[in-house]
Amino acid sequence: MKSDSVVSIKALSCTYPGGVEALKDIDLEIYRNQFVGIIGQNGAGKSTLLQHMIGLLKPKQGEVKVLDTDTRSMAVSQLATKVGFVLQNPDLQLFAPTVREEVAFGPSNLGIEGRELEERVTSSLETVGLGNQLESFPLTLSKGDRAKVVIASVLAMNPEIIILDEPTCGQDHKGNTQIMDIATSLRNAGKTIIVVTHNMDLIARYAERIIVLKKGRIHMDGSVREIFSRPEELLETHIKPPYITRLGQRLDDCLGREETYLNVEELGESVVRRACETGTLPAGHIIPKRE
Ligand SMILES: Nc1ncnc2c1ncn2[C@@H]1O[C@H](COP(=O)(O)OP(=O)(O)OP(=O)(O)O)[C@@H](O)[C@H]1O
Repeated sequence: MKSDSVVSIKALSCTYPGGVEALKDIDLEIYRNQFVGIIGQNGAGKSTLLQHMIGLLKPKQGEVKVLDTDTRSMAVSQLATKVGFVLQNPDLQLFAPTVREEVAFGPSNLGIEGRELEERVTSSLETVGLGNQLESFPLTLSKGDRAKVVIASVLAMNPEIIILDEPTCGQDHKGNTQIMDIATSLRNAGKTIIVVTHNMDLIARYAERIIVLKKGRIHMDGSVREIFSRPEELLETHIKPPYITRLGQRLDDCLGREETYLNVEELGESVVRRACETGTLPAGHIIPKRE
């Protein structure tokens, strides 16, 4: 295991009772401080893979190591101090009468109490922007804020790796952006982030690496730009790159260059650059940065 690998998976296969082969011979390293997106169509094996990372499933064939330790030698509660998991539906993780108790539950179970417990609760809630909601009843908060409470509960365990399963499912645009911005700030603070999603626009904007699963195998693995620059291969899993990337690919001839654009700003810059080259705009024209 390389020293900066935080999740190391070797020859992992998983067959469910009944015979469904959900994972087949997976070899995968996830490195410290990466922001990784895992994508794939329904049934590709994403949840099964995540469940192996958090120890809910233990390998019967192959090996999963988290921070150098074999998951078979750790209880799920021990692993939760290393890998935090945020479910797609935050309501399935909320049960306490106040936000404070919700966030305190995990660390108190580890025996943390007193000032340290209070500090963990307040700093986790401040990180997600809910420092003023300590006494609220979690289920009365908006869906976006309920997801943030769950993220704070995970943060209070101080895990090095944070896994978000479809974090933007059912969220509006503002909720999506806030959750992904929180994930980015956690990554900037040194955490490793793993996100499973069907939302290609968000993955293009926030992740640095994409792992594509197809029928239980790793179909593609590379930087976001590299994966979205191979649309035919991606389409074999019935996934299309984000609309803006596809638009850019169709405009190659007009723009005089073959590039993979991940967001509107990149495509806009290329359009302006081309307009300057062809004299439509004065040389050196600058497009304003998005606020
Ligand atoms: N508990 C189970 N028992 C039997 N088969 C299962 C079980 N859980 C998942 N499967 C099957 O294993 C395969 C992989 O499922 P998995 O949930 O890991 O895929 P996924 O990529 O997460 O799908 P989705 O995007 O729909 O959540 C599917 O064929 C699924 O039906």
